[in-house]
Amino acid sequence: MIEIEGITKRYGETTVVRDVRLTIAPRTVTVIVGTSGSGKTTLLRMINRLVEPTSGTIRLDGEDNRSLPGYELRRRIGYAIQGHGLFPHRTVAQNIASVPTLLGWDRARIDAKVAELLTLFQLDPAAFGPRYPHELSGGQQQRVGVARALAAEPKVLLMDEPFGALDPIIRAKAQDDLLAIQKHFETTVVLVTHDMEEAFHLADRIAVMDKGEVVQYATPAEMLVKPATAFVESLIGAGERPFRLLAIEPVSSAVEPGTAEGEAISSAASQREALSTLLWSGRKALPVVGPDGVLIGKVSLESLAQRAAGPS
Ligand SMILES: Nc1ncnc2c1ncn2[C@@H]1O[C@H](COP(=O)(O)OP(=O)(O)OP(=O)(O)O)[C@@H](O)[C@H]1O
Repeated sequence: MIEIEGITKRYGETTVVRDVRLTIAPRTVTVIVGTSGSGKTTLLRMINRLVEPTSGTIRLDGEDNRSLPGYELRRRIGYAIQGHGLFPHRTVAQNIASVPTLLGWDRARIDAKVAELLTLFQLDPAAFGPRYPHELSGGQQQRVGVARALAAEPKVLLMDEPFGALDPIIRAKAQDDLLAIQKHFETTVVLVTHDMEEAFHLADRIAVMDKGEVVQYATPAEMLVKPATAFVESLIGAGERPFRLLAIEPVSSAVEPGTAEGEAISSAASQREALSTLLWSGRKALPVVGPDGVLIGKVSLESLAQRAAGPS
C-alpha cells in the first residue's frame, strides 16, 4: 500500500505538485496521465525520493518513506525509465544483478534470479546474459531495463514512460509482459504515460494530473462513464469512449446463451476485439469459446452496442 498524503512540491515560487492525496492498493497497477509539465514525473519521483517533497507524507506499507536513507529506499523500490538507463559497460546479466549485488546476495541466488528474469522476459539467459546493451535491439534493452528494476524483488515498481520509445507492436507485447509479470510477482506498479490507450489497457486505477493537481483518481470504467472535469473528458477523447469501454471488458462478461455461425472468438478477448470481428465479417453474432476451447455461447452486435452506450 502506498499512501500519498498532502504532497506538495515547489521550486521557488512555482508549485509543480499541489496537495496530492492518493491511496494505491497493493498488487495493483496505477497509471498517472496528464499533459506535459503537469507534474507526473515529479510525483512519481517523490515516492522513491529522487525528488524530496516540500510538504506532505508518503507511506509505504505504513512506513514513512523518510525513515530510510534515500539510497536504501531506492534499492527497495524498482525504477524503470524510458530509454531503460542500462549501464553500457556491463553485460545484461551484470546489469540485472546490480541491486542484488549491492544488497549482498550470494552468487548462486543472483545467478538464479538473473536466469529467472531473462526467461520470464523471453530472453535466453545463455545467449543474452553475456551480451552488452549495444548488442541488443531497443525492445530487448527495454525488457532488460524492466528486468533490472525487478531483480531485487521490489514490492513497488515505478515506471516513467517505460515503453515510450517502442514501436506499436513491440509496445503492446511489452505491456502484456508487464501485466503477466506484475501478477506473477504481485508487484504494486505506478506508471507514468502520455498514451491513454496504454493507460486504459494497463490500469486498475488512473490518476489524471492537470497543472500539478490530481483532478480525478478512478477506475478506467468510472472515468469513462463519469469524467470529473472537461479536461479529463478531453484527455479520454470523447469520440473514443465507446471503444475504450468495450476494450476494458472481456467477451466473457457479454456472453449470451445460444450459438452463431462462423469462426468463434475466445471469451478472454476484449469486447472491442469482438466488435471489430463482427463489423469486419458482417455477422450479427459470434460463437464464444472458453479457455478450454469449448463453446459457451455467443456475443452479439446488439448487446455490444448496448454496452458501449454511455449513461442516458
Ligand atoms: N528541478 C526542477 N527545477 C525547477 N522546475 C522543475 C524541476 N523539475 C521539474 N520542474 C518543473 O515542474 C513541472 C512538472 O515537471 P514534471 O517533469 O513532473 O512534468 P511531467 O508531467 O512529468 O511532464 P512530461 O510529461 O513532459 O514529462 C514542469 O513545469 C517542470 O519544468
